This record gives sequence, C-alpha cells and structure tokens, in this order.
Amino acid sequence: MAKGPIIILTGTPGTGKSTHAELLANESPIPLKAINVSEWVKERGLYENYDEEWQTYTVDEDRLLDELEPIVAEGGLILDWHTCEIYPERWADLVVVLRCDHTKLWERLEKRGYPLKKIQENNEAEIMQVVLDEARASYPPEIVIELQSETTEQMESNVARIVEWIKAWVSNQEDSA
Ligand SMILES: Nc1ncnc2c1ncn2[C@@H]1O[C@H](COP(=O)(O)OP(=O)(O)O)[C@@H](O)[C@H]1O
Repeated sequence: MAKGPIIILTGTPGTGKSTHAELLANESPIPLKAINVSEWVKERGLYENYDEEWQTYTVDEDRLLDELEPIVAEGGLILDWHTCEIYPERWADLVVVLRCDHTKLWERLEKRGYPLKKIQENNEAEIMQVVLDEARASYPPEIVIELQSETTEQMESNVARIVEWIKAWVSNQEDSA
C-alpha cells in the first residue's frame, strides 16, 4: 500500500506552485516529499539541450519518467511542474492546477527576470488556460481541481483544502485496508 498520495501540482510558471508545495509539505498530516521537477531536471542533467534565447531546457522525458517511477511507487509525493501531461495517468491521485490573473502573473515573472518574450508566452498561456486544458485532457475530471492563487489568503485556503483532501485519502486507505 502506498504510504501517501501522489499530488500533481501544476500551473503556468509564477502561479505559485513552489510556494504551495512548501506550505503543503509542512502542513500535511502525513510526510510528503516535494519535487520541483524543473530543478530536478537541471540537477540530474535530464535534458537534451538548453535554449539560450528562451532560457529553457528541452527535457529528456523518457529519462525523467524512468527516474521518477521508483519515487512515485513509494508514494507520498508532490510533483511541482508547469506541465502535467507527460506522466502516466495512473500516477496521479490529485491534480491541482493553480491559476492567476495575467497582470499579476506578468509582475511576478518580471520580478523573476525572465526575458520579455518568455513573459509574453507564459502570460498568453495563462490567459488561454493551456495548463488547465492539458490537465483536463490527461486525467479523469474528478481528480482535477482548479485553484486561484493571487493572494496569501487564497494560498492559505488552497493549502487547507488540499490538507483536508489528504486526510480523506488517508482515511479511505485505512477503510479499504
Ligand atoms: N497566492 C499567492 N499570493 C501571493 N503571492 C504569491 C501567491 N502565489 C505565488 N506568489 C508569489 O509569486 C511568486 C512566484 O511563486 P512560485 O511559487 O515561485 O511560482 P511557481 O513555482 O509556480 O513558478 C513568488 O514570489 C510567490 O511568493
């Protein structure tokens, strides 16, 4: 039996995934490991090349999935990444898509020092709800939730809601054991 659920935390860059992941890992009633997939890819060299102009890595998806598989099998994991469609559907217990108003997102990405066209591309993706559509196309609708991430209050209530979901997941496991 998995010792915890697999939570896919996704959304356009800057919507608040890493901030949510950290809070969630701290507040979860059971231990959860959080993997920032972009950082992981860089640290482990799981990319084919780096695009200087866009400041992005082309991920070696096969190697990434191979390396994640045993960690996913252990359970109790938050996968924090701006895309969610490459994982096998069976991995996910919950898919959280964070959303943010595009003007606010623009400011966050500007602060991050992204090149202008990368800010534009991400901003447009957020307006067109690319990540949400991707999540809905890749997973059953009942496990995909969309949460606004514009204010600290929203962040706190999002984390509290996911914590409640984790508690329910744990009690379901106990009931079916
Ligand atoms: N709900 C929120 N309320 C206030 N600030 C937020 C919220 N979500 C994210 N931020 C801020 O936006 C910036 C980007 O958040 P981050 O968690 O790094 O995004 P991501 O991991 O999705 O790229 C950070 O400075 C973070 O503090």
